[in-house]
Amino acid sequence: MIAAVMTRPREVAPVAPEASVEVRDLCKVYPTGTEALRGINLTFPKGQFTSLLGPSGCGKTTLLKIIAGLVPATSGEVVVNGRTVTKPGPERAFVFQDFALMPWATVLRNAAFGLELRGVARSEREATAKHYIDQVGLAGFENRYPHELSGGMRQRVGLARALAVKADVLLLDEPFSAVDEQNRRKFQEDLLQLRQVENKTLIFVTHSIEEAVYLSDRIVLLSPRPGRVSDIIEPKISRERSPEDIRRDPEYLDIVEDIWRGLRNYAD
Ligand SMILES: Nc1ncnc2c1ncn2[C@@H]1O[C@H](COP(=O)(O)OP(=O)(O)OP(=O)(O)O)[C@@H](O)[C@H]1O
Repeated sequence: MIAAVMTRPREVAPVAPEASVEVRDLCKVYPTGTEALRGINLTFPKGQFTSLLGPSGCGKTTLLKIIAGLVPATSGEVVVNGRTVTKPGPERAFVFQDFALMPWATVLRNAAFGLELRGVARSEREATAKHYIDQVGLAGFENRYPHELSGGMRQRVGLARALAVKADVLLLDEPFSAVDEQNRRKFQEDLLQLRQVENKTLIFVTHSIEEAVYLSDRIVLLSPRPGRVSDIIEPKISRERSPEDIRRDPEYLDIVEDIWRGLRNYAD
């Protein structure tokens, strides 16, 4: 059974006890004068998978980078586990579109890199990295280099690196954009499984409506630039069926169609 719940964006985001990330009255104007985001109020509950969806250039990546502490907000604030974000922190890990792997380093070193930056001793960081390399299905590839891997495998190294730092919040910027459809689907299943096992808060930027509906507890729809929250959709998907059955479910397809119609208005 799938049921979409459409809720209006809240004017002011209250501090919910289970909230992992709070975005309050966030605005971003780049020094070039481009107004990317205006008045964003959002709550990302702990352990939930939220997708950010919206027309090209509406500020999705900007919002993700502000939450990561990689880009400063012009006004407003981001609060993670009760603390205001001013810079990157250990409770947040960012998975870049191109996975940001070091070409001269092995899979093991790449996966352990976040821990290396934090000064974790070599044996400990390699043991942790190895655990997550296994978890993302790359056991046996520890000593390979990125150029010896497929796009899908490189993506897994990027994810293993993010998991190895044991951040509560994973920020994923279109992690599927550089891989083929087959790998994309496999990785989607892995992400859903990881979410169950690791209970992470995931914030996910995508261009794919189908992907957002398939993966998310909540979908935040942003308006065209300057990005504002235009809707929050909760596709309640029961996962006790095969991925194929879910994707064929008329209710799933209706949610996809509704979102598509909403976004198409913006394109027109
Ligand atoms: N460093 C920057 N300096 C100036 N303008 C920027 C910068 N980064 C992004 N922008 C602009 O801010 C707006 C929002 O960009 P952003 O990349 O956040 O959007 P997006 O929704 O992720 O886009 P897309 O869906 O195309 O990836 C765009 O107009 C973009 O050109």
